[in-house]
Amino acid sequence: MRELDIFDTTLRDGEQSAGINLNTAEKIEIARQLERFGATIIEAGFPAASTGDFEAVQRIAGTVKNSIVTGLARSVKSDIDRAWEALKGAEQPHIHIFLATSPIHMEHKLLKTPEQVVEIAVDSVKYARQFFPLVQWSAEDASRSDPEFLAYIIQKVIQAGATTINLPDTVGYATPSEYGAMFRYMKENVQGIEKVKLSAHCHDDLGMATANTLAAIENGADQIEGTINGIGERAGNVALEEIVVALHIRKQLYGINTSVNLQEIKRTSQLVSQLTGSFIQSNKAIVGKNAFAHESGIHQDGMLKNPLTYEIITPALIGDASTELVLGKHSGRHAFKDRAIKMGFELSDEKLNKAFAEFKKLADSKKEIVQDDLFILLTDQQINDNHTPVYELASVQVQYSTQNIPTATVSAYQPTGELITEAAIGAGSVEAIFNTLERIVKGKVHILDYRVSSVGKGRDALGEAVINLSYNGESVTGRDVAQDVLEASAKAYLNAVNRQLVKVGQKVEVVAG
Ligand SMILES: CC(=O)SCCNC(=O)CCNC(=O)[C@H](O)C(C)(C)COP(=O)(O)OP(=O)(O)OC[C@H]1O[C@@H](n2cnc3c(N)ncnc32)[C@H](O)[C@@H]1OP(=O)(O)O
Ligand SMILES: CC(C)C(=O)C(=O)O
Repeated sequence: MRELDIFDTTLRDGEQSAGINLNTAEKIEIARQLERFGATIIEAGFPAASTGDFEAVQRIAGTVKNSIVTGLARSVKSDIDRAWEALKGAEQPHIHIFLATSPIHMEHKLLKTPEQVVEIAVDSVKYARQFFPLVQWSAEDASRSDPEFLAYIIQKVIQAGATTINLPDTVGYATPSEYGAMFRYMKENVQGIEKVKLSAHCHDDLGMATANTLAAIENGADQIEGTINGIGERAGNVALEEIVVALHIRKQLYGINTSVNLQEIKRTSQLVSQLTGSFIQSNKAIVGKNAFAHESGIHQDGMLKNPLTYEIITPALIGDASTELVLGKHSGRHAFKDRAIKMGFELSDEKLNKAFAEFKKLADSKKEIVQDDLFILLTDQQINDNHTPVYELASVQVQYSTQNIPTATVSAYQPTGELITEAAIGAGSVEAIFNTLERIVKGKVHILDYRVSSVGKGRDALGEAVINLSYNGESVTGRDVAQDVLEASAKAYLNAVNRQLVKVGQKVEVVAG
């Protein structure tokens, strides 16, 4: 069996998705889950990009022990220095340096000749190797680069000390046969290639990221890069869950092992979706709501006679127990704590008590509490480590009839602790709530995107609202859940505003500290 390294870039390329903006606590939570998932390498961010990214990479490097933690850097000394500052405390410091090699990127973006690009690449790898034992070098836009030039520059960076070479299909342009051929060509034409790991990094612009990644594996890739749920720049990156399940189901064909624990897939996917606020389309392979739903008569007949007729993967394989009834309104603290521990949460007594109180509230209004409900509730407590004063919803009331203008009355605690009540009208109930909240938060708010969906199944399923808004010119996403979608919407709105306040608060703390 061949071993394949899994490089997760949910927190770097994944966070480059439009509308996604994670805070440090959320990134740490996702990194811990990626460690449980079994990622070989976690790309925690781009330390030189911002203070927030730097802090997140540094804290993840100090937290995660069973996966290698890396950070991205341009081929610039100051980026490499910043990455070293963030990563020097990691168990195995690893840096990921990139530089574009395609004619269009070299000429029109970097404004450099190919000779200059070779020199910059070699210098940056040599410089990084003074600090980092593990240096990955990526030829950005490799799939649109001249193969001979690519082979030449790769040979040079290997001589300079790179330990992994990554060949990204940056704009999702390659077809599987072309992408596979590029790996074969480098294996056959680059001296010293056997000394390094060869990595694939595919984007999904033409919907070919999974096929391309598998083609790279077929042609000798030692590592593949991707994100959970396939989030990422533009149409996203390859979805790691698709690759690892394909390799598992087609083990006979591929003969490949990875360190991934398939049982953690569902939970990882759910956590990333919840914290990033990015919905998973219902027909998404492996983790979509309908991925295991058999609807039509002929399929159901086949399933009843022998599930293998239509089922190649079972929900159990990926740790999906979302329909299991776990706890009810008569459950006590011990059972709740026991379940939280079994679900992998490590909460302080204070947070556990808060989660238990929320659980009791929910159990009063909801017949069945399913694993998905508990997961959301416990995650909310787990990531809540902010010390910046924020807004808190006290109550929301809406008057709606088909004949009158909807009116909302909302009470909320200000960051100062003062309770304030406002009312406003709107074209619909949600707009009335948002207009009222705009008065409460006293800032310029523009709603950029707003979605509601249900969590779990059944008519009493929780409602989840995700809102992307700009608050005083900064775009930020908030989400929250409640039994009622109007309450969830109000809470999601305040969650977005609060996230912006926390971000500013954190910046002030970092500058002051
Ligand atoms: C394919 C990818 O996913 S690459 C990763 C993309 N991720 C990001 O961009 C993360 C967020 N980015 C940022 O925060 C900012 O772009 C920063 C902090 C990195 C840089 O910001 P700024 O200094 O303001 O530069 P700006 O982003 O406008 O332009 C990029 C500059 O880097 C240069 N550059 C781009 N790639 C590289 C590279 N790999 N190595 C060296 N220089 C590079 C560009 O040519 C440009 O240089 P110029 O200013 O001399 O024209
Ligand atoms: C930085 C590189 C690896 C990248 O994200 C890309 O080329 O898509």
